[in-house]
Amino acid sequence: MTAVADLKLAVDDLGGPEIFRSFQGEGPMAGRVRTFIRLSGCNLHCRWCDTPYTWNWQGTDYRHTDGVKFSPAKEMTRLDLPEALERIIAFNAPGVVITGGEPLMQPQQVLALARAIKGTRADLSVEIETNGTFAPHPDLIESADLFMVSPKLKHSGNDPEVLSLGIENFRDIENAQFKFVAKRQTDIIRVSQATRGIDSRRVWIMPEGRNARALNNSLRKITRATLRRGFNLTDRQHIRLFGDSRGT
Ligand SMILES: Nc1nc2[nH]cc(C(=O)O)c2c(=O)[nH]1
Ligand code: SF4
Ligand SMILES: [Mg+2]
Repeated sequence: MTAVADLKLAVDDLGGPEIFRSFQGEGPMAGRVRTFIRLSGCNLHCRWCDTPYTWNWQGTDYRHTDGVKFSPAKEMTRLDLPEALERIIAFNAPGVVITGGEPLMQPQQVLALARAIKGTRADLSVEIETNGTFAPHPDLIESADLFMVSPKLKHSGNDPEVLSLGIENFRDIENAQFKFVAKRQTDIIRVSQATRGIDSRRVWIMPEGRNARALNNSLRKITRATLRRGFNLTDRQHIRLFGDSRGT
């Protein structure tokens, strides 16, 4: 058997790998206690991303509202699978959220991790946050309980095709739901066009914002249109509870 490569993780405020226990702040599992593991690296470059320290490296010309560049040597760390698993299990939450960055940039590592979690504690829910641009391996679809897919609209600053790519890669996967970051009414119209044929019960609208004021401002603009179209609405609870900080 070939050994699985180390996981590349983001770094928390104390300089350690960003694995933490919090309430799921977004989507269908909001309010539930989860252990989060944040992987480093992303293939997209959203202007309003709340984790630019996973991808906005020095020497790149990606544009982000913060205007801050990060050093991969400082912001990326490695853990082997047994060590990552041990830390995750020790937090003793009923579920695990694998997030990033874009976790599916490390497909073998994520598959091995999901299998290891289920092999150790079959009762734990394994949930994966992804931008949808990488189709998941069939074995990962088996191992994961939920894919929370967040295809990006134009205001993210990415190529427009990442929206349909994210939807098409996960449309036929039963345990996938979609979460769209929205900041204005027209975003909801765009989502309803792009998700045609998908049950609206699988679609979540989430306000853009990295503080309560920005969230409220987005919510004011999107709530009624979301209700009219029959989509679910989710807040970003952790931002209100803890602010925009690492390890929360
Ligand atoms: N509490 C909490 N909930 C979250 N849901 C998705 C998150 C993410 O960063 O992907 C996240 C996060 O960073 N914190
Ligand atoms: S896809 Fe997610 S992690 Fe990547 S830049 Fe966009 S918001 Fe950030
Ligand atoms: Mg986050």
